[in-house]
Amino acid sequence: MMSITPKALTIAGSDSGGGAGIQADLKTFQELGAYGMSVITAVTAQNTKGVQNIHAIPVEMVVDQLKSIADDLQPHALKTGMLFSVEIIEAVSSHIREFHWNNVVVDPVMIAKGGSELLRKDAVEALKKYLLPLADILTPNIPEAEQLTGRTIADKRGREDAARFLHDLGAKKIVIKGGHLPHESEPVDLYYDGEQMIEFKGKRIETSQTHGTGCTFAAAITAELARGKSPAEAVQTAKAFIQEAISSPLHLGSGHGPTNHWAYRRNNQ
Ligand SMILES: Nc1ncnc2c1ncn2[C@@H]1O[C@H](COP(=O)(O)OP(=O)(O)OP(=O)(O)O)[C@@H](O)[C@H]1O
Ligand SMILES: Cc1ncc(CO)c(N)n1
Repeated sequence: MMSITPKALTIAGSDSGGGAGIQADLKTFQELGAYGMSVITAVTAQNTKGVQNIHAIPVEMVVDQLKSIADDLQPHALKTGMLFSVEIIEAVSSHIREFHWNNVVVDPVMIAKGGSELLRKDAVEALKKYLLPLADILTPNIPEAEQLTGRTIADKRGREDAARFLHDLGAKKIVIKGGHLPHESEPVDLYYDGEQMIEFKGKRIETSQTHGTGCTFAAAITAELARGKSPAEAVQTAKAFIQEAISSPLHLGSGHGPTNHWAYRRNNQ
């Protein structure tokens, strides 16, 4: 019998430097055995030093890419990353709904490591209103969770309250990533499915080579969902994948270097 090839879709921005965005997502899909597809929402001129320029793709072209995929290649799971504007968020959300796509991972990308705006400030409300209720798994980092909830998160309790708040807004499952709490020696990613809270702990690596960690983590979850894994299993594998990717840096570029997308498969074959 012919086995089914898992198909994973990323709806995100292009990072010319290859460490984040579409490029990180496709590399991660490939490493985890999913066939990767992409809908590009914006092109960034970017490297490890920062974002030099952003060009948003016209919304009609974003919609045409979505339709091309829906017409021929239904994804088993998808993730959203950099969506940039209200118009793109509205178009992406309405088409995900129209096509009845599920296993939707929403990475609410807002600001790049160097401080560049990857989501316009006026688009945060649209993200909350249109996209968040479609999220099977929402993966904010701490500053993104603070923006979405309007609350400051300083500790475990703050993280748990934020997870509950985001669940009330409609996200079915939430992972609040702990990379941005540098005082924690074990970066904890808190998973909440509306009933139980699970802490996924890693070992903090002292490094500047963390460009694209969030994209890679969400892409790994998406690939695992496409392969039929449960959300909690998918998050567990994604945590192992990103831990290994951060642990074996490639030392490329002079700024925040990319993670190593090969490391997980090399170490787990
Ligand atoms: N220094 C580190 N050592 C170990 N794990 C880390 C480190 N930094 C981040 N992580 C892990 O990487 C994953 C991504 O978390 P992070 O908070 O960095 O996402 P992000 O801020 O969205 O990334 P990005 O900068 O790409 O947007 C999480 O699982 C987090 O725990
Ligand atoms: C295109 C793109 N998406 C996401 C991020 C966040 O890491 C980035 N730096 N660039």
